[in-house]
Amino acid sequence: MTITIGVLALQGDVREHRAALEEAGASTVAVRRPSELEAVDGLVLPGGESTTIDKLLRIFSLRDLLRERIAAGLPVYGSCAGMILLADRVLGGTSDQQTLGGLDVTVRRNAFGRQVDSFEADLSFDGLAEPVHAVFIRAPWIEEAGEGVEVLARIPSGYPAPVAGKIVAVRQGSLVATSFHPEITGDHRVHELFVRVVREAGPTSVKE
Ligand SMILES: NC(=O)CC[C@H](N)C(=O)O
Repeated sequence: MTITIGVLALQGDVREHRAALEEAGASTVAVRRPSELEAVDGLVLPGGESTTIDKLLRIFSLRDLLRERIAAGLPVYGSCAGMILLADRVLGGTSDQQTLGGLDVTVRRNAFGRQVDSFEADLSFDGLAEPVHAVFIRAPWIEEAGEGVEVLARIPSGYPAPVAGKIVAVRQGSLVATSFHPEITGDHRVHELFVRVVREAGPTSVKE
């Protein structure tokens, strides 16, 4: 079954995500136009600045269509700013910041604070045999997750409070989100997980 996964290409490290998805066996396409969004079976929302991506989604007339497609079951993987965009609730956002929503979580933007603003950690990740080396860049964490949300990874217990134990990777149906950036480490297991999610969902493109 041929599936095509789009990478939202308004801001962020689009090339790295496409490379990781292709290594994981998917065909990929950059998404900037509504017609491109209609033609994908899954979508990656890369990191960047969630406030900027929110504005660009409206300028590029992608926001309403993307919300509709998420509500209709489009598989989406959001990394960092992408996680913020998928969240139903945001703490620490700007007053006019909107999200796409779909993921029943409350995220806190720029949650780790100045001391550990950007850092790396080895995380055990549900379903993966070996830990994931996670790179966090002004990352959000998940402060609260609804009942239908599967927690895939947390900050290990060795970190000081309140960082220890914070949720940094989740799945809810066809939505996957991580606080960190697996696309830059050369470890494609998170992208492989998302490719499996897209394959399980089957072709969902609006157009033939
Ligand atoms: N690396 C990232 O994607 C950073 C996210 C950014 N701090 C935001 O709030 O949108």
